[in-house]
Amino acid sequence: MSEPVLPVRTEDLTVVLGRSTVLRGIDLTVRDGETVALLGANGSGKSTLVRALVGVLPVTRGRARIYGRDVMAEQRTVPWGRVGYVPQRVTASAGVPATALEVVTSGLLDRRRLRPGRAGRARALAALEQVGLAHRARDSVQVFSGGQQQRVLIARALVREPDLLVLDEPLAGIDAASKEALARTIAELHERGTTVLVVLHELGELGPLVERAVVLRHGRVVHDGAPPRPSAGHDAPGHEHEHAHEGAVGPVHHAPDLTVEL
Ligand SMILES: Nc1ncnc2c1ncn2[C@@H]1O[C@H](COP(=O)(O)OP(=O)(O)OP(=O)(O)O)[C@@H](O)[C@H]1O
Repeated sequence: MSEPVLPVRTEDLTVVLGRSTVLRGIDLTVRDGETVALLGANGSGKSTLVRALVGVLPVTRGRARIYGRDVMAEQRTVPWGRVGYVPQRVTASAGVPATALEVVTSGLLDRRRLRPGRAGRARALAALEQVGLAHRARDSVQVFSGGQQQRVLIARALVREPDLLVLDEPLAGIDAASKEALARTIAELHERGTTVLVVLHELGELGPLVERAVVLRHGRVVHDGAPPRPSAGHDAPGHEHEHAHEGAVGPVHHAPDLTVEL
């Protein structure tokens, strides 16, 4: 029987940058329709992992495959027709005067066609609707907040209707309204069956949507399974203040608390 073609599969993925080994033998599988968070402290290798996956960084050893295609540096083999990627810390405007609709429509440009046409505009508007910004389509992105710019870039990644969406720290430094809008977008994508791999510092607003968390430390996977319990949950109403060291017996009802280990 042939192996299923998975959205993401890495085997022994090792990335050396300069003199440091940043990723050390990562085995990661993301299945169709999953929403997976990649967690870990600063410098643990999260961005390096997704950048290697989308062919921005070279793989030193091992393999990285997206939908069965071996990914190589310079993005040559990434199946971009099926993948949407939003990198970390970029703004939609970059000093260029463009409307939200123009930025999103640019996601449809490819080498063969210079103008996306009327159907492209409709798709761009639909993508802006998905991130809750259709009403701002004709506004210049230069006047948008950081969170709104992030949502425009996510719409730009969504306009091709990707099967796999890879987001690197989409919540970092954005306003509360944009965080909530982003959580709604991801919930809708999940319902449609889109696979989502999202790099996060902490689960935050996306906590309820994440089915699986992969935690990196010093370039290795140290947890792959149920999302770590947010430490704030400790104070939440209904939290059972029972701990093994207090003599409580019976099964542990929550995922292991990994927050201190990130
Ligand atoms: N081009 C490079 N050359 C050398 N080292 C690098 C390079 N890029 C990243 N690193 C190092 O690799 C390690 C992992 O970086 P990476 O950005 O993947 O971490 P991260 O988990 O995404 O952290 P953050 O949450 O801060 O973005 C860091 O120690 C970083 O300094």
